[in-house]
Amino acid sequence: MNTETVPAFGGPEPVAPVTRHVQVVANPTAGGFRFQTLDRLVARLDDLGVRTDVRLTRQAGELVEIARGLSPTVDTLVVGGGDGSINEAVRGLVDRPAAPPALAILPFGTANVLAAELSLPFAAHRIAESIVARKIAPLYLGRIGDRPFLLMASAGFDAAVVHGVDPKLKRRIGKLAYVAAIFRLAFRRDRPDVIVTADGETFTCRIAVATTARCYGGPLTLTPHTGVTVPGLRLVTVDDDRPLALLKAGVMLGLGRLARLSGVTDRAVVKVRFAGADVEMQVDGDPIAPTNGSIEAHPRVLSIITA
Ligand SMILES: Nc1ncnc2c1ncn2[C@@H]1O[C@H](COP(=O)(O)OP(=O)(O)OP(=O)(O)O)[C@@H](O)[C@H]1O
Repeated sequence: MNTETVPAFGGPEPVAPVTRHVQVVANPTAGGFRFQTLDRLVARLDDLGVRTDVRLTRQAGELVEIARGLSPTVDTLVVGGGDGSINEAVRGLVDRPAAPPALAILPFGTANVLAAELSLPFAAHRIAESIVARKIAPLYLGRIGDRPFLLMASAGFDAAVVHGVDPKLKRRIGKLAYVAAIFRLAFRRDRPDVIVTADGETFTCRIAVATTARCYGGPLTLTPHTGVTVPGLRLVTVDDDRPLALLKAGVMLGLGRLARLSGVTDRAVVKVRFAGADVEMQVDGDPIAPTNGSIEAHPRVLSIITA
């Protein structure tokens, strides 16, 4: 890592040392959502003597407000959902003037990159036990403009795929909906270049990903040089998004060696901007409107419960 360009990062804000009051908020529309898993989590937390309140979201965006307005007696927010739901919780938590509660994950969702990255358990009783054991790690975030993100912001082909996924198909066949979108879009050559400005240097590429995370699309390794519990933002760029190049990139992602491909760069960055006429962008797996807002590490560091 180029330490010269890495700024100093603060540590996580202090959280309660003991789990006493848990608020669970679950997204019933997340891929793989099961009431039974939720019930098992609550039952095990009850056995362990923890006060647990449960809410289901009713619409997109609600978790931002719930996380922002949590009672100060809540020491742990458990998000039942995928990366999109966790992203919403994070956006609310960083907005709280007081120190936020610890975050824990009941992994549902289609890809759940955060769960893969942290090797989180999926069994409800183990999650409950980890919430009580309270092994805390820092959760470093990024932001694009004033929008916080959990994992990454990207532009170019992979963002076009996120925009192109059919939500109904995603609910029916999960990750395969992304594969369908990749095949549909890989042969189109009408996408614009991404113009990247990274710490003052400007260049073009076809895919640009500014990431706080190591994983991508589930357990694939985008970069071995960072992770959500490690400070520092990385920029991964890909120069070629023709079908054969994408195939090679997919294989190298699987092997954790993407940066060994020619035309791929992976560097530490402090401040990045993406631009380009009609360039598509995504944040944590959800499409966003194009913005040339600066992408950088978020000044607030949350606390996440790990196994
Ligand atoms: N009750 C709800 N109805 C409709 N949409 C919701 C509701 N609650 C949350 N959402 C939205 O659903 C989006 C996707 O949810 P989530 O990330 O949990 O599941 P997923 O898309 O299956 O998983 P992943 O993000 O890991 O692919 C979230 O970004 C959130 O805005």
